[in-house]
Amino acid sequence: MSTSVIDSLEITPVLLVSALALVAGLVYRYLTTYPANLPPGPRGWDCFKQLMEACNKCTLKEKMWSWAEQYGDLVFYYSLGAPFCVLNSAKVTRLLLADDKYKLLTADREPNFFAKNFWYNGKDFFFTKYDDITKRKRRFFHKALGMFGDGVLRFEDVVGGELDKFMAGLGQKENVDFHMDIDLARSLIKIIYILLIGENTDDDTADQLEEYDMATNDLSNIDNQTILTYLPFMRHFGKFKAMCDRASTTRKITEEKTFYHVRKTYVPGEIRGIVDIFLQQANEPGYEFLKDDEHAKAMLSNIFVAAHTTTRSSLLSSFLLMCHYPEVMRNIQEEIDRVLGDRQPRVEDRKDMHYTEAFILEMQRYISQLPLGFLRLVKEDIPLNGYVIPKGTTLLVNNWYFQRDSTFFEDPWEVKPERFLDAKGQLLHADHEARKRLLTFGVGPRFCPGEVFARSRVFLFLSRILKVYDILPPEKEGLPSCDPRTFDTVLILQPPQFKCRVRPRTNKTVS
Ligand code: HEM
Repeated sequence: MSTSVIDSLEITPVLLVSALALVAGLVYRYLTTYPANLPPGPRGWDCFKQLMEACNKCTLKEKMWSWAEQYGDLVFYYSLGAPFCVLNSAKVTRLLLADDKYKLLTADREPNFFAKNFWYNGKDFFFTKYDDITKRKRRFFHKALGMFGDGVLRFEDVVGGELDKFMAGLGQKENVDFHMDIDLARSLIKIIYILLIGENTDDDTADQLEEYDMATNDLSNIDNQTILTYLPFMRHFGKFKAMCDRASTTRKITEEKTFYHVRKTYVPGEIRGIVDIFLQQANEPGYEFLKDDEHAKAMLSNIFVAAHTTTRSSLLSSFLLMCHYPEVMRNIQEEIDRVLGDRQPRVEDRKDMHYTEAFILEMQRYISQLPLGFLRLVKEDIPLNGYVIPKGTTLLVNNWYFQRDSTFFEDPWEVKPERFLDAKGQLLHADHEARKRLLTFGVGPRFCPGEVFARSRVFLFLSRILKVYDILPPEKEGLPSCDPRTFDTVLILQPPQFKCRVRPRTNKTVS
């Protein structure tokens, strides 16, 4: 069967059944009494058609960009009868998600198609209401991360050990074109594996876990979820079937490696890693829900995906940017030489390495890894700016749009770490307007619990590698663009596969 026939098989049922569902959705909508003064946005058939076309082509974030320009800070629309509101400025996002007046009205999420079918119907801790169980999960995950993750000594020990191996691997590849992503992904996965399980693993297992992360990242992107949430039967057709089958097979392997394998050898009282903390915590009052294996399995999958795909994207994007912006690389290297001299970087060096930290902020602004991705649910009608956002509305945070607001960020499609430095070269304070406009890790009661872990890991990898090597474009083939508009649309944006070269530095400045 030709590709075009397969493609048309995917679109035809989508449009046909979607049209029926739209009619049902509209009837439902007119039978339901929503407040009259909704925020502006597209309505009716035109909205439906634009949305379905965008989701089918995976260009939802581009569509949201054009609606933001047309309608302003709040854009409200219905997707098959379900209400959505897109937040198009950091100010309105902070107000709704973090201000005392609203934050508990917008702290819920609910399982979408992906979470219902692959994360045990919301037993993870992303796609959940902000209820007592979620609060407990967040609390003990913070505690576990403190002991095994960003507890600084253990963290540096684990990351440092894997970095030694990674650097030795780079040493074998000096001055030749190679794909950085395979070795980097293995290294990052092994770090998470050690912290969770308490032992290291082999390359095959790391590759299998990476395959699960990539399958999840593909299936759970918002464009696919919009279609699958409202038209779940589509999972049996075309690309959706292939994505669901891949996620299902790889999940089985992941659960075996990260949960059943650990439980078999668990000895009460002996804590090897975060999974053992989960197993132990199940005996504490208030945590009985953890006796249901599905909670632990869903949370582990959640952590693996949240921790890996995001950091993989940050580091690969950073290396691609080094190839495109050699002057930024030289500035980071100059700082490394000046601050570190001959010693290796430590987490505490972050506070003295202002340019490197500014680069990491800028890379995250420029890539905007999780466009539209926070997903919150409105608990009660919220009156705002003369409008009402109705109860049951899903909020989408359009950081893809507002982190590139050209009225504030000059040349938003250029990488300029200086945006986050003051006149003396010091990192801008977290309260500075430029930083308040960045919402990389979310905001409010559901902000990312892995932020410190993520920032420290990116810092250590970047500074350790750039201390020794220049990262250069490949010699024998072209380098892809670093513009995130050219990246594939998955939940957490990843740069395309690319080759680069590492060359031992010759330009070290004396400390
Ligand atoms: C560059 C790296 C990362 C980025 C950009 C990122 C971004 C985010 C964002 C935007 C959210 C939603 C926040 C909100 O709704 O306000 C989130 C939630 C979450 N992240 Fe991260 N994250 C990163 C790394 C990590 C790491 C390393 C971990 C674990 C060690 C992690 C675990 C989680 C979890 C468990 C949630 C769900 C929290 C909840 O719903 O209550 N993330 N992350």
